[in-house]
Amino acid sequence: MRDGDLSVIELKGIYTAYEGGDKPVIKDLSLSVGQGEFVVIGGPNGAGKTTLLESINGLVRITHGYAMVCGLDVRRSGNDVRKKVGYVIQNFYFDPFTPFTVGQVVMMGRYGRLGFFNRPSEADHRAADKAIRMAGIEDLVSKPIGTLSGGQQQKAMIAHNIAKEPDIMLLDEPFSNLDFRAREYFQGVLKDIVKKGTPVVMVSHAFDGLPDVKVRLVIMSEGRISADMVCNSGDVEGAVRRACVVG
Ligand SMILES: Nc1ncnc2c1ncn2[C@@H]1O[C@H](COP(=O)(O)OP(=O)(O)OP(=O)(O)O)[C@@H](O)[C@H]1O
Repeated sequence: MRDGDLSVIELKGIYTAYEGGDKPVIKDLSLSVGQGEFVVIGGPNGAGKTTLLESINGLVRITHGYAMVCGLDVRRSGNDVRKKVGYVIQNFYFDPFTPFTVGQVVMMGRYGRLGFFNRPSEADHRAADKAIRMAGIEDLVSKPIGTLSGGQQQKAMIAHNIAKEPDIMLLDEPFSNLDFRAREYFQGVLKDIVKKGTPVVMVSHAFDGLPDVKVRLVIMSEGRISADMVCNSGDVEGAVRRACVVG
């Protein structure tokens, strides 16, 4: 933990393994992230970037080490951690017959706070409506989620996670399906999230959609962190290239 900085993510010497996997994917990794940090995780394919997000979120087994997220021990309290963490995943697919509208999917972002069987309060409706406006999907609210395009579904999942009002936002290639205008628009949305103090940890190979904030760039290689630096958003692509060539 850095001086004067209350870490929201504190990983020390963690190893993680997938079920049935014979070797750890993440090896002896330590990382601490504080309020309001915007962290970009870069590195080659297969380096363990998605696995790191899943470790933070308690979705992959941490076999050794210390992992505290939002003040909770991830190894014991994965379900509670996931209620506090927003996670926009890399690959998702909604079947065309998925029986939920976009509005319902966004409201599901509130269920961690609300409980599955309670009716949404006015505050829940306000949070969902705000997320829908922030994601710019007002016109899609009553459409079945499975009938939308990939980019529209991605916007709906971003709204779902904004509605959650998470303590941390994890993003795995969140803009991969978005068009040029939508990427520009979401730069502003991300900046707002960071300015509010919510730490963002984003895995990406494309750096044209980064908000204009200080970026902490973490490079992964073979399950370990090989570089950790602070740079301007416009310098991230060059820094990743250099770090990956040197690494
Ligand atoms: N569900 C899984 N079961 C077993 N092994 C997995 C699983 N998911 C990923 N792996 C392995 O973990 C390693 C790291 O994968 P991961 O998806 O974390 O890499 P990444 O850095 O996000 O890659 P990319 O840039 O290609 O998305 C790879 O060797 C991969 O084969």
